[in-house]
Amino acid sequence: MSDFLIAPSILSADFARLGEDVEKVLTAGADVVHFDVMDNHYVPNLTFGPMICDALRNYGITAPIDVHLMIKPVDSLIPEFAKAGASIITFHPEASEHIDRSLALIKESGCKAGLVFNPGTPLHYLDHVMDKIDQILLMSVNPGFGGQSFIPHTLEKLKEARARIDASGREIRLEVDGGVKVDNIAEVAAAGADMFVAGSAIFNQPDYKAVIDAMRQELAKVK
Ligand SMILES: O=C(CO)[C@H](O)[C@H](O)COP(=O)(O)O
Ligand SMILES: [Fe+2]
Repeated sequence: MSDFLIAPSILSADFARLGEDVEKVLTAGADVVHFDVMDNHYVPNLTFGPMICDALRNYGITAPIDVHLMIKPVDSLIPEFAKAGASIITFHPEASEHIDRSLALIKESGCKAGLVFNPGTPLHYLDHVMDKIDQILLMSVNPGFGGQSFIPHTLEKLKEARARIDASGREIRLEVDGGVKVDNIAEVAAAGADMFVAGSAIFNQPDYKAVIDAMRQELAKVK
């Protein structure tokens, strides 16, 4: 599982034409749809819920949908997102009262499961659940908004997370989210990431394919 995945964050997409815009970015070469769920409680912003995920599926989007839950509490929306067509569901461990239970709920709902770490959240939440996760998502900005700058300390944390994955012997994706762009994606990959969320870097440009191709060219230098 060494291939690199590019996951545009629809936080920066055109909400008035969401289906079309998501289709456009997938046609431009994206692998996964990153779906940022914010509740104006766990993070100071409000986005969208399971109905929009369902609407994308009904529109005909078949690519994996990577649901990043920035909500508290976590559990009640997990079955709703699974029913709405989520492929992967990740949550912030400090937002769940019972991490193991939330992970089990995601798996029972038929989705892949992962934990998300804010820049200041320690990786020790992984200690007893490495056998229950499919993905680790490291935030390289504080959560809540697109268009922020990549926090450089994330590179060290990515190396630590990659060492934990290698030691586990399991196939676990290492995703990075926040401030990823053509200029830094190679450095981020070299630190151990294999899945890259990019919102503003892609959706704020007129030619999505040009950005995604440029990202893949940078990634090819790392392999
Ligand atoms: O989870 C998020 C914010 O909380 C977004 O996925 C992230 O910020 C992506 O946007 P950008 O690439 O513009 O930084
Ligand atoms: Fe995100």
